[in-house]
Amino acid sequence: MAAASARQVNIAIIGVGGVGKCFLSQLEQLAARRPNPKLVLTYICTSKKALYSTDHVAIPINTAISTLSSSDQTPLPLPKLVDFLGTSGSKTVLVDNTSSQEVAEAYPLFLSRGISVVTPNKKAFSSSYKLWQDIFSAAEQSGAKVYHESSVGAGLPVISTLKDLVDTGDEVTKIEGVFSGTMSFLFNSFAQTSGAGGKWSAEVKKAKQLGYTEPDPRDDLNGLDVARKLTILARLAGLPVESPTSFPVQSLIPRELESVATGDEFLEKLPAFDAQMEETKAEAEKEGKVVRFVGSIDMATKQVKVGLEKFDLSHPIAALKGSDNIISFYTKRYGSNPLIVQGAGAGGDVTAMGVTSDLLKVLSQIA
Ligand SMILES: NC(=O)C1=CN([C@@H]2O[C@H](COP(=O)(O)OP(=O)(O)OC[C@H]3O[C@@H](n4cnc5c(N)ncnc54)[C@H](OP(=O)(O)O)[C@@H]3O)[C@@H](O)[C@H]2O)C=CC1
Ligand SMILES: N[C@@H](CC=O)C(=O)O
Ligand code: NA
Repeated sequence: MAAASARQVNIAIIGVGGVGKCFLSQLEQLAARRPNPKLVLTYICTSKKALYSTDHVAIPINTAISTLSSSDQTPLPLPKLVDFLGTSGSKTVLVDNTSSQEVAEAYPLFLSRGISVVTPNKKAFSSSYKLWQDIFSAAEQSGAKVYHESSVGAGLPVISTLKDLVDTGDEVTKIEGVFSGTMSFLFNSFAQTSGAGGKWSAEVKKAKQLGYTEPDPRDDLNGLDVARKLTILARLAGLPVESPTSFPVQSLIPRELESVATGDEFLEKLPAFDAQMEETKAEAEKEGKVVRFVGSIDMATKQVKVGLEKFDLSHPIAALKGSDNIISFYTKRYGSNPLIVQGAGAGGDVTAMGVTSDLLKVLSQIA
């Protein structure tokens, strides 16, 4: 076992895709900028490869990706990883940059062993309400920290804002807006306020190439990604929503493609259904409006919903650009003029920024 060090914090990273790569580069800058506490990368893995040593020797951050790609080590099963990290003798933070349900379900185990968690993964906080309770009670019991700012609105201060409103005693009455970077990008480019726009299926492919979509873009198009975000926000606001499928969610997956086997096959077949989305766009145009994919939580009626709505061209939601999210918090204190958070809601760098700032929050409390 390595010697305990009060000013050393070990970092373990699961997932080195679009977000994970950007996080690693931000971690490298952070470690260089702030020598205290010393940040030591002791474990990193994708779904197939891993890099670690039994005596927790530091993995150089700047070469971690190339070393990992030529490593012949395989990822530790999660309970073994908990043991490995829990016996290092140093405080440890797990950074989960996957969208894995299995990793998410292991958070209570990591937390109960004193390992803090920071993550953009929505699964843990938007699956069963029991998992949510298990996560926060494990953290409370062990004193380990858990932060997930990038699980809603990427790096935008959405979760921290909502927590501040609630913790200072304000009463949230309604939360509404555009919660998906992918959906925002798709509608902003496919149904522009000028009437112009590319083909729906081509825009979906672009959103994937830009790193906005979930690993499988169907998880965005079926509305579930937005439903997960609303589940998280509703729970934080005090509404114990059971799951992201316990309220109405509109899917944009053509019925004929509901059962295709893979995301790639789905993208291949999607162009044949472009006419369906053109029809939706034309219907809104007839009323002098544009169509956008939005969500809302009404605290009084306990209603949560996700789907398409039409907006006047002058509405702020119609005027969004790129992958921007816009989230309006209506509260007792703010009255009829909501507190609004707006900006890029997807993309590797902006998402990793939320993860890195969560890491800083954890470090300020544990190191
Ligand atoms: N992209 C964005 O703009 C945003 C993303 N997020 C969230 O960030 C997370 C990461 O997204 P993104 O980087 O785009 O996804 P990617 O698909 O680009 O990367 C996922 C990474 O996780 C690894 N991985 C998946 N499952 C496991 C597993 N069980 N064990 C170990 N490693 C695993 C993958 O490895 P392999 O390559 O071997 O499969 C890959 O390295 C997701 O939860 C997403 O919802 C949140 C906000 C915005
Ligand atoms: N796929 C998601 C990524 C961020 O949560 C989105 O498009 O918003
Ligand atoms: Na956020």
